[in-house]
Amino acid sequence: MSGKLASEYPSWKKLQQIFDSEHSKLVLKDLFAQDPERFAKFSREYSSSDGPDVTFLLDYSKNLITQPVLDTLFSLVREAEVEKVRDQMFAGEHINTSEDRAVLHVALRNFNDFSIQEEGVDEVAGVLAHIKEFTDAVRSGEWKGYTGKTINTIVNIGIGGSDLGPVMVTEALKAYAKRDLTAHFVSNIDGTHLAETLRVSDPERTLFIIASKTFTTQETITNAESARDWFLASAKDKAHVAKHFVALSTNTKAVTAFGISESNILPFWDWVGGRYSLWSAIGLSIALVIGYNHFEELLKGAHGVDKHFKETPIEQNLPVILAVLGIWYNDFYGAQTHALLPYDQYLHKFADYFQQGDMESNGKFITKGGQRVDYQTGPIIWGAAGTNGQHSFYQLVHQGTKIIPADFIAPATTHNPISHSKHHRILLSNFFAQPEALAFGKTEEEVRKEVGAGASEALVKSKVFEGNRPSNSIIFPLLTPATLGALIALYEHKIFVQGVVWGINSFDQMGVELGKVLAKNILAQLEKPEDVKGHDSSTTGLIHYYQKFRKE
Ligand SMILES: O=P(O)(O)OC[C@H]1O[C@@H](O)[C@H](O)[C@@H](O)[C@@H]1O
Repeated sequence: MSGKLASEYPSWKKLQQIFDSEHSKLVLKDLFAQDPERFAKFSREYSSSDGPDVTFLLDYSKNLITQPVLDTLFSLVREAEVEKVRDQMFAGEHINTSEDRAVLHVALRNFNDFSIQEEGVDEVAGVLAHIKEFTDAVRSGEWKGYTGKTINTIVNIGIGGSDLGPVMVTEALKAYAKRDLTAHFVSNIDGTHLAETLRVSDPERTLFIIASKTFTTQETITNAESARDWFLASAKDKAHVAKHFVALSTNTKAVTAFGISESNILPFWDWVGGRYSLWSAIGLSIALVIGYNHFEELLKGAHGVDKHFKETPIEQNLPVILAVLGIWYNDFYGAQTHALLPYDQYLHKFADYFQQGDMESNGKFITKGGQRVDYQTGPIIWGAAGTNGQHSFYQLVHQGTKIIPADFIAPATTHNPISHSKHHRILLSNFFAQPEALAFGKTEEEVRKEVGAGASEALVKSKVFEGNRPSNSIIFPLLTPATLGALIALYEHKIFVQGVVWGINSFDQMGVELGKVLAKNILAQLEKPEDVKGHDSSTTGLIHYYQKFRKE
């Protein structure tokens, strides 16, 4: 049952036994040598069943698994009733128990396929139509600023889920972007972020998109107020705000109080989690940059994976496969992190995006039933675009003392085939080589042959790659909007499956609250040393030190 401790499931205990007795025998070199069919057995191609064409290959053969390990992991998924909870999610049941909310990002990209009963679901199509109408008007130049000029700059002001998705996707789909429309994303409360953006923006031609589910987030509201002040310093008349400010929010009341008219609000619903919201009105900046039709393709690509996730048996279900492999390393091998390594410059924000997606979802020590877990939950997600990482942190991935499961992700072809795709071939050669090097390494014997007889023992040892480091590889024909949608949905559902197995609520984020409350209290004490009260000596000392330099 969901909410139970994962360690209580019989399969968890069995996995521990298998790990204890077998893991020293799980050597990739041997596993591949023993079974010429290993790649065929442990790789799967996904093809969308309808909607835009999406295909990708997931190769998970370079993992420290055998069929019995995988079968036991699948049994764990069954014991945790992942399929039941999945169906509850798709049915609109309130699986976000702490907040008593449905979890329905799948409803935002549904296109009438699944029948979902929840308030607001029937409004999704209307909001999409509004996004289309608005983006068409801005992109065509029909929407004019207060002096009659067209919009050439959009500034999305939002943070967390109201920022990272739009940032990641607009970067990833730059090949589809309208090049004469510049998009900026301001998230940080640090005034530098807004100031540097405004410095290159023209108030007559800039559209501000205030993106905040709650419309109470301190960073976003403060940035929005300062942006409005900057705008009014030129426009003077408050009536002009209507041409330059739109809001994406579930909190209509707070938006109108801010001074944005109701007609400029694109709403969404409490069943859209912030980190799952790029598919909602929060995606407006994406639609503005790549055009509504491409935005819809992104949604449809995700919907295809939703169908796959909902309808495919566990053993062939790609999000489930990724999830159980992660559990194997996280909970039995003691891996602390998981690296996302896209070999595509356009995907350079992919890991940043899933830092929130995964870590805010599954970074929890209390089960839905209120028990403290006695195992590890969500991993630390990190990564960077290849090949840059190879010249910085890969040293540790190859020869460090930690096990770092990694996903290598790449498009077979590029939007930028410069020099007859020479760059892309070099990029892909690295995409193929790195997982190979990680898995198979280089033995002492091989090193000795290479360095010759005179080399010191220390030098020989330092050149050995132990190998046996696991990875997945995902390859697809081209990074299209639909393919990106599918990839994001793949990881969203992976996170879902892991959360259900671990018995936690992947859809609240109580852990971000304490710091906010303390900061509010401290903000009121920053002026004078005598105001600083109620803290430990370290915090007091730091604030006092700051106060020596404080300026208005
Ligand atoms: O969209 P909002 O309400 O401004 O919230 C932004 C972010 O605020 C953070 O506090 C939450 O941890 C995130 O989940 C959320 O995405």
